[in-house]
Amino acid sequence: MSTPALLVLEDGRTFRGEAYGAEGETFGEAVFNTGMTGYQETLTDPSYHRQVVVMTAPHIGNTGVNDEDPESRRIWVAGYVVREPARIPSNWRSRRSLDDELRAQGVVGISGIDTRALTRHLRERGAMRVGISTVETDPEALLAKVQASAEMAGANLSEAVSTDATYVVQAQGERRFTVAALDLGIKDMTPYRMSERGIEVHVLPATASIEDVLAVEPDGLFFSNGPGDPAATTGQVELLQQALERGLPYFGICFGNQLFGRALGFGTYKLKYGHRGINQPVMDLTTRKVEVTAHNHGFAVDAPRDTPTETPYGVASVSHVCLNDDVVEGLELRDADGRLKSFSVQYHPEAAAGPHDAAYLFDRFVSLLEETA
Ligand SMILES: NC(=O)CC[C@H](N)C(=O)O
Repeated sequence: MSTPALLVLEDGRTFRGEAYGAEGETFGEAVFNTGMTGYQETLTDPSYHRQVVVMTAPHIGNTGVNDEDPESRRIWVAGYVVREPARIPSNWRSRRSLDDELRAQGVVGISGIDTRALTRHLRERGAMRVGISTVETDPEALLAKVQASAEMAGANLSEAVSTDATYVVQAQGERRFTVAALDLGIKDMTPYRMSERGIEVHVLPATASIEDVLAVEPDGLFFSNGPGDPAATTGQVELLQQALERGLPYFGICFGNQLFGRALGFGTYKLKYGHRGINQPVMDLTTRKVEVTAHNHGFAVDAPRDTPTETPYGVASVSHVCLNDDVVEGLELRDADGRLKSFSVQYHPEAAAGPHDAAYLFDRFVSLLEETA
């Protein structure tokens, strides 16, 4: 016997379905992900902390849950919305069903939802707060709780997801460089991609100071992806400015791109419904090449696309844009002679999950470290 579950959006739109995963009640920002594959990587991406993820792919859980694909130590989504869960997971790596895994980790979900209607609603009205409950059966009562729940705008969430203590990911083969990586919600594949290229990665807590960074004697600094509103972050922006003042080469991904933007003096803003999926077209404005990329962001940097900006650290410009909607997808900083000093992207070159078109960005980081060594 399945347990009925209720989903109520902040504007009152209500959907009824069945419990999927844990029973109970949960709240968060409703966002949709269009990836046809990679649900394990999505669920364990710390950037989804406090978000309820709606999967547009209609059939979820087909390949079960394995022990190799998680991107962090736990599932981070605040809730999970699917149309039809796989009844029989089947894959040679599968260890258990997704339903069991969600239940084991206490993640409240809902199935049997018309996810196409829900996604169209979010696309038209924008991302908004949502509640899912198996205990509250009255939509009005759940709506009141949704309206009293926390907003994503203004949320500072880095410390909630960051590592407590520094750890090191060893370089594979000969160590060529050392990088200090600030964990704002880092995915495991990111230091792995660096380690593959001979980088020893020291992953530091979100609260690290410039002294902590310098103690690692790094050749470069990296800021990871992560949850929350970049405009609500001040400490890490100051840390980045102190590093840029010292001429430390910097590479940032996603939240790390937004904080780079802020460190350079640009603003950030909330997108209507964000980019979450694994087939977003992005153009590298330097090479004019288009890459198909993995995205997970609800905020973006507000920077002029065609004119470079003088900053105290060098000349900043937009390096990549999304071809769907012209959103800034990358930034770079050059010295007066046009040499690259630092750069960042709004999307996911670590490609977990997603296509590997953007893997060259890790090579670009290595070249930058070589040139500044
Ligand atoms: N994946 C990320 O780093 C997300 C960054 C930020 N929290 C956003 O939603 O835009």
